Amino acid sequence: MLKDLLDDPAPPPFALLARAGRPGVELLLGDVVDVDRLADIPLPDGDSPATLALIPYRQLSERGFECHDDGAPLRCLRVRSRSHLSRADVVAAVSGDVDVAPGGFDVADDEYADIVGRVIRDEIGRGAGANFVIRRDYLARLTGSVPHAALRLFGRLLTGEPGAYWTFAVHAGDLTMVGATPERHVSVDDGTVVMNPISGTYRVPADGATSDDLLRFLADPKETEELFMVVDEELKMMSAVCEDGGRVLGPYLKEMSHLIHTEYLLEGATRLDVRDVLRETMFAPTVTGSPLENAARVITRYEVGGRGYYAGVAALIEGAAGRLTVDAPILIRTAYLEPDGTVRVPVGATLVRHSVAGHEVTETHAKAAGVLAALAGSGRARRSPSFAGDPEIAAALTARNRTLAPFWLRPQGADAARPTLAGRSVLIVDAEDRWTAMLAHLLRRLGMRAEVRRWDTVGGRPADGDAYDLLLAGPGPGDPRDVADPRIARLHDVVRARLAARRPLLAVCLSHQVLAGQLGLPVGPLPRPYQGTQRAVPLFGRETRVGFYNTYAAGLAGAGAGAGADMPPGVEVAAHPDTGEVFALRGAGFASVQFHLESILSTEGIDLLAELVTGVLTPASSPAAAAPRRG
Ligand SMILES: C=C(O[C@@H]1C=C(C(=O)O)C=C[C@H]1O)C(=O)O
Ligand SMILES: NC(=O)CC[C@H](N)C(=O)O
Repeated sequence: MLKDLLDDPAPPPFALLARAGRPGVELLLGDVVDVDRLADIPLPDGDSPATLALIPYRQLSERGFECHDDGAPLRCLRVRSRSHLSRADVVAAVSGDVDVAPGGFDVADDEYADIVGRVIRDEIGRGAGANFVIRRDYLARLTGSVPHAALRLFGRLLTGEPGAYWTFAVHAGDLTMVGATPERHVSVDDGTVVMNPISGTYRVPADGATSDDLLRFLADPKETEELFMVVDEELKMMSAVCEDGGRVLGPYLKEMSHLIHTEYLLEGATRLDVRDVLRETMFAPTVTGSPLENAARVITRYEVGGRGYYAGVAALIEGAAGRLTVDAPILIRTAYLEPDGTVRVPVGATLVRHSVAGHEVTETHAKAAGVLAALAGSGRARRSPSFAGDPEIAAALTARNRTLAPFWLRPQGADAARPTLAGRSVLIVDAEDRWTAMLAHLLRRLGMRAEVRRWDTVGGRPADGDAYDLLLAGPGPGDPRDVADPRIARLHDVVRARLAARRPLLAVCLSHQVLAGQLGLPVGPLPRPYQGTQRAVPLFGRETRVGFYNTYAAGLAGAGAGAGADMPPGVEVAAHPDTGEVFALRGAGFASVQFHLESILSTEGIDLLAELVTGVLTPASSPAAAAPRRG
C-alpha cells in the first residue's frame, strides 16, 4: 500500500498517523473537501469511518478574534479506507533520500530578540496579558516529489522522535505537512474531555541530559510559572466546555529528542458536540498566549503574515452520531512542504515578564531542531535516559502542586455548596478574559445561578443587572485608567452605576482597579508586573496564597507612613504593609480583589470567594462607619 504511494508520481490524498499509546501506524486514504466553518466539518457516516480535519489558525475568526487572513482552508480528509501497518514496516518502506538545501529563519535572531524585548515592555508591561507566543519560520528548499519527501520524513521522525503525541504526514491536495508534535490540544472520548497544556522547555545538551540539570530546570520559577499560566488559561476553556470544570492531573515530563517539557493533563466531562469543543478551545495558550482574545491581537501586531496551520490543530473525528470522538494534536514541530519546494517550519517561544531574549531565541532553534534533524537526515537517536521513573524528579514534580488549589486538583464533588448562597443569582461581566468562565463555575459550585455576559452587552445604567442579586465585574487586559478605550469606559460605567444603586458588587482585577480609582485611590503601574505569580498576602485578618495576573495596582496614598489615611469611611483595605499596594477592598455591599480566587494559584480560592460573596450579599446590620482598617 505504501509502496503504491511511493510508486505513484502523483499520489492521491493520504495521511499516516502514529499516535501515542496506540500500536503501529494508521494509513488513511480518502477525498479532500474544504469547508468554511467547524460546524461544516463532515462527520463520519456509512461511507466514511472518520474525518481528519486540518484546522488553520485563521479559523480563530470564527470566535470573532483577530488574525492575519492568509486564506488557509479548513481542509478535511474524508477517510474512505483505513489500514494498520507496523512501525518497523513503515520505517523500512519509506526510507530514502530527501533533497533539502538548508536555509534559515525569516526573522533573524536579533530581530526576534528585539521582539521579545518589545513584548515584555509594551505588552506585558502595559497590562496586555501574562504570556504571548510569537512565531518565526525556518525556511529551506526541497527538490523532488513533495508527497514522497513527506513519506520519507515521516519515517525519520518516527525513529527520531519517539516521545511525540502524534507523528504524522498528511498530503491533501496542495497542502502537505509532516511533523512530530508533543502536544494534545484536546480529545473527547465518551464525553470525557482531556486537554494537555505543555510549557517549560529544557534543552537537552548534545551529550545528553542529566538528572541534576533537569532538577535545576524544574526548580526554575520562570519555567514553573509559565506552566501554571497555561494551566489557568486552559482551565478557562475547560470551565466553558465541562460542567465539572475540569480536574488537573500531573505534572509530568514530556520527553522529546532535543527537548524535555513539563505538562499537566486537564480532564472533565462534557455534553457538547465535538465540533463545539473544538471551537471553544481555539486555540491553546501554549501557542498563542493569555488572555487569549488579546493574545490574538498581539500576535497579529508582532507577526508578519498568517500562521497557516501553525498553532492550529489536526482533528481526527471518529464514531457515530451522538457518540463521536475526537483526537486533536496541536500543529507544532511540523514542516509544511509547499508545492513550489519551499519548506516552512514555524516555531515560537512563550514570552513572559522575566523572559531573557537570548534564551528565547535559543529555544526557538531547539524547537525546530527535531524536524530539522529529520530534514537533514541526521535524526539522532535519543541519548538521554528516560527520567520518568527517577524518584527525585518525581518528587520535584509533585512538589509543584504543594500550594495549588485543591479544588482543581481533586474530583469536584457537590460538597462546595453553601446554603446561604443557594439559588442566588449573579451576572458576571466579561471584559475579554475568560476567567469569567472559571468564576461562573466556582459560583455555581457554591450554589449560585451564574450568567456570563460580554461587556458590550451590559449597559452602564443603574437598572442594568438589577435583576441579579450580585454583579461581578470581571478581569481584563489593558490600563484601568484608559477611559478612551470603550471597554474600560464601560467597566467604569458598570461599576459606578452599581455602587450608586447600592447593589451588591464584586470586582475582580481590572474591575477592582476601576473600583479603587472611583473610591479615590491612586492607580498606576507596579514597579514590575505580577503576571502569573503566586504571592502570600494579608487578607482581612489572615494570610493566604493567591494568584496575581496584573501589571497595574491601586496604592494607598502616603503608603508606608500613615497608609490608608485617605480611604473613604467604611472601606476596609488589605494592602502590603510597606508599599501600600492594595490587594483587596471591602465595604457595605461591595468587595474587590486584585488577584484571581478562581486561579489554580489561589490555594483557598473557593472558600475565600464564598466568604466575600456572602459578605457582599449580607446587608450590614449597621452601616460600617468605622475608621478604615488595614487587612
Ligand atoms: C510554541 C511552541 O511550543 C509550545 C511552547 C512551549 C514553551 O514555550 O515552553 C512548550 C511546548 C509547546 O506548547 C512551538 O513549538 O512552536
Ligand atoms: N487580569 C486583569 O484583570 C489584569 C488587569 C490589568 N490589565 C493589569 O494588567 O493590571
